[in-house]
Amino acid sequence: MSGLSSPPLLNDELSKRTAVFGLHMWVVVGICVGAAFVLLLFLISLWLASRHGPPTPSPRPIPTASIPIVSKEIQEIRVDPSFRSSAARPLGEILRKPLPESDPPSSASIERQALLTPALEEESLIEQQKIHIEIGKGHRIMYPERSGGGGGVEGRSVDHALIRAPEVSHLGWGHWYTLRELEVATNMFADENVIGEGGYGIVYLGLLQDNTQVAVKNLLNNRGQAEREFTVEVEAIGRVRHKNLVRLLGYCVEGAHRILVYEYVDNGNLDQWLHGDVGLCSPLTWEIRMNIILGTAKGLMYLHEGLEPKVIHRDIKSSNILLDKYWNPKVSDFGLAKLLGSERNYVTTRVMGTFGYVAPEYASTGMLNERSDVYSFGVLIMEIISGRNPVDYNRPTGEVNLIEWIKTMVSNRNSEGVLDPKLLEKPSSRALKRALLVALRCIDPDSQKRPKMGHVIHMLEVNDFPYRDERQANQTYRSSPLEKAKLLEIVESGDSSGHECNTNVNRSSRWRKQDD
Ligand SMILES: Nc1ncnc2c1ncn2[C@@H]1O[C@H](COP(=O)(O)OP(=O)(O)OP(=O)(O)O)[C@@H](O)[C@H]1O
Repeated sequence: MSGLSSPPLLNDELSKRTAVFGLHMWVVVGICVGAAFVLLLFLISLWLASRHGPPTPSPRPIPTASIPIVSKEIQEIRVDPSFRSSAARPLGEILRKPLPESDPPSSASIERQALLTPALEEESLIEQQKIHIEIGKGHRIMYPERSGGGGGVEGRSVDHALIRAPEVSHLGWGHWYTLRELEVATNMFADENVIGEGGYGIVYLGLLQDNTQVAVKNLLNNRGQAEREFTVEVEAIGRVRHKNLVRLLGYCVEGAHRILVYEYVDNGNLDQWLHGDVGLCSPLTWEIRMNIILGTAKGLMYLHEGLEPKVIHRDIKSSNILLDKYWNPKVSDFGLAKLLGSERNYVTTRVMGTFGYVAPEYASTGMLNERSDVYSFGVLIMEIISGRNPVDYNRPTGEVNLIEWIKTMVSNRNSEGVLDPKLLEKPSSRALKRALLVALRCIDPDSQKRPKMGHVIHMLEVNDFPYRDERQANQTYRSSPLEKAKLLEIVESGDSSGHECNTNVNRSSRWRKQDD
């Protein structure tokens, strides 16, 4: 036993009294060990708490909105015209949109991939000219219901101390956001923050540190996209400023992440308001609709005629027209096709567009210029006037194709019959015919005969003065034979005055290259 007991010297030391309240040494040592143990326990509990995240930040408000939800099916149609691969063509001649092939696949992309699987099995098919036509989108628009203090998103683990202030990018434009900043802004890209999903990626509502709301688009097609190239392209697009174009505020390039940050436009998109459940009566009056058409035209004119090199949107459609709370239109997604088309490693000859909006020459040859945008814009006008989708298989045979139906209605002298039944107040016959005329001119099968956007604006703005002096109005607007024929078609269909398409307004004085 004595072998196990403490040596006498140590015993002596421990039983000595110390200067601390005359306590024995062993008592003091005991207290120290106990205190160290308690401290250790405290540190462990702190560490555990930090692993579960700092106190939950207050929930981020997501605006509740009665924006109608539109849900459509995705359908992919491939055609195979004997056309040479666009890979050999210069960038910009064809603006390509690669397949969403990289991670993470969205529901839309999974669906699309499934439809494409047989094609992907054959490598040679990649050399074929394909047309990817989508019938609408399986939009996932989630506006959470208001709950208690405003509803919103559950807080996630965020650490504001770690966030750097946004860097001004090296080319002097916009912000170069860090991934961390955007994670914080979107609550770690939470499902609750998703405001939409398109062919390019998922869009999240974000709240920046300075309380600015932004739309954060997490791009799907990141594969092979060189950082420098991406940056240069984004910066080029980011310089574009116009009140009718959604502003790109900045971007994030980190690892495989390619993220775009846009101004947030708070009133949904035109597709939702035209085709969503708005009840029997649409809030979009005729005046609002005309303002949307005019604003969209101005945004497009700026892209086509106010920039060098010009930008072709390539996917004008109602879901790409965002609306603010005053119903001002803002065209979104411009330049994205070019941006993503710059991915040279990815050989694709895929011509993208949305079914019903694609100009015939673009669909058949893949050749793209601004006149294809004009065609899509013409279809958009028809959609806005009628409240109908460009292609709607739920309608009777003669009405499936919006363009054909409108042409038939006009030639049957029933222009009024094309009006959206949800319009409470009908426009004047003159105003309706003017809008229809512009639309019909824009969808001319001969792309060369389509008006430029500047001319479209001119024709639309004449509408502002429908009751101008009769003498002035009688001075016939000079038109091509085709235009005259169309004009006749429309004018003959009811209004006896026949002045709808006359104007002597000095075009050049009414043209504005850009608004902002
Ligand atoms: N800047 C923004 N502000 C508010 N909402 C936006 C913004 N950008 C996009 N959205 C919403 O997110 C949805 C998806 O946008 P996105 O541009 O990715 O897809 P899309 O235009 O519907 O389809 P695609 O890009 O394939 O043509 C849009 O319909 C729109 O409602």
